Amino acid sequence: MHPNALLDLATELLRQALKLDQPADMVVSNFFKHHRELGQRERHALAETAYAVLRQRLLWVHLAQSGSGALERRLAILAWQGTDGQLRGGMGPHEQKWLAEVREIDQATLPEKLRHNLPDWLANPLKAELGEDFWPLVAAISGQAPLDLRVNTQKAKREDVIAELKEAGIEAVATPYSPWGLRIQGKPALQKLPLFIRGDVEVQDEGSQLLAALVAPKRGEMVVDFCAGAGGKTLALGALMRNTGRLYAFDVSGYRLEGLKPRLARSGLSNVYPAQIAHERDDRIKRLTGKIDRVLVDAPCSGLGTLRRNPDLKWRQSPKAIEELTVKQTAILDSAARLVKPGGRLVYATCSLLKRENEDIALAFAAAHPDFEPLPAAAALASAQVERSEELDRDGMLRLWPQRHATDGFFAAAWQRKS
Ligand SMILES: C[S@@+](CC[C@H](N)C(=O)[O-])C[C@H]1O[C@@H](n2cnc3c(N)ncnc32)[C@H](O)[C@@H]1O
Repeated sequence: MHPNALLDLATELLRQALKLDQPADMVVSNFFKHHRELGQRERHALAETAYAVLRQRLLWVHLAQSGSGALERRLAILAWQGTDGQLRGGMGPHEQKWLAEVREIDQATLPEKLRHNLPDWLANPLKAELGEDFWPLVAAISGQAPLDLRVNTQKAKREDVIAELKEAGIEAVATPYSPWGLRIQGKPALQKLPLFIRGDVEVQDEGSQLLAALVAPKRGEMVVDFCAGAGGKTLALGALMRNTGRLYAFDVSGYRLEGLKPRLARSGLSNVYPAQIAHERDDRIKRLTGKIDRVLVDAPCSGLGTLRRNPDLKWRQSPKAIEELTVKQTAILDSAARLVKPGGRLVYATCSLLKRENEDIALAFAAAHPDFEPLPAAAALASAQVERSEELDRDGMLRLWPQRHATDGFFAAAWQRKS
């Protein structure tokens, strides 16, 4: 495709993505459905350009003010992620001159907001929470996430998967904390590899694997994944249970549970029982009251821990939406807790960076439920073969940060119900 046509398409994609009325990954995938003519490299250039604009939107919009023509075209030029040749070939002489001038600006001298590219309602609590670690977080979420895999221990061993990936020309290393994790730099296509089709691996961030480790279900137990979605954690839990016992995968979204089916088929697990529920107090749950060994509440949350993958969330979320989520999180945790049997384990988790959705919810739950005893995360993770688990624990709770642990941002608190 001619570079100018490619730049036009980038402009159009940005026009759609910057409406912020849909998740960016959905906008990008719909856009590509309408542009089947695009090759792999062109898709990569367009998608990464859109993500680069979303990551540093405040900076790019500020720098774009000096140019002329459609704003989205100027943004595409500034944040271009394809080759230099494509960019040079696509720009007119005025644009080339303008870009050279903008590149002379020392970004370190720009106001703070243009350097962190976060809305105030998000920057302020993160600064208060992190202090000096705020800027390393900004750096971490300005980049792309690596690709993490979880080895399905029902089917394969981590060393064998590393060797098979190597044969396919893909370098994978063991993740530092999760005993089943692999990390790959870049984004190689895995879907067609025999080891993926066989179900030996699943794509899953190391942080998400560690949540399953904190639940630590055993053979033959009754386990509930209360907010199972498309089952990322369900599959990890089912494998830890060695495909025995019963693992209920609940969710209010039938659409998301549908996404679990093909993954379940690949995984070889037969101990998983998916069920759509109407809400957290659905009658179908009540019959399990006091009967469950381990309950995971992977609560609906702002998702702000996944900003490396979903940079649009910082523009699409709002303080009001987060307040609404905290009400939901409290209600779901309350209902799910009723299922735990005496001596059983309850885990509350999110992929949010905000204390408001994390510690605040967990501490309020603990205060209202003296029959649930906090279970220190470091010790629980160490018993689940997690290395260096003390690095993951803050005040007895699991706290994962992109800048510290190279995972998405995750939180989890665990309790044991008194006998
Ligand atoms: C963080 S996502 C779950 C991700 C999933 N556990 C995974 O590992 O892939 C939260 C899920 O909670 C579900 N949800 C929202 N309200 C719920 C409720 N009242 N009861 C159960 N699930 C709910 C959402 O549909 C969503 O799939």
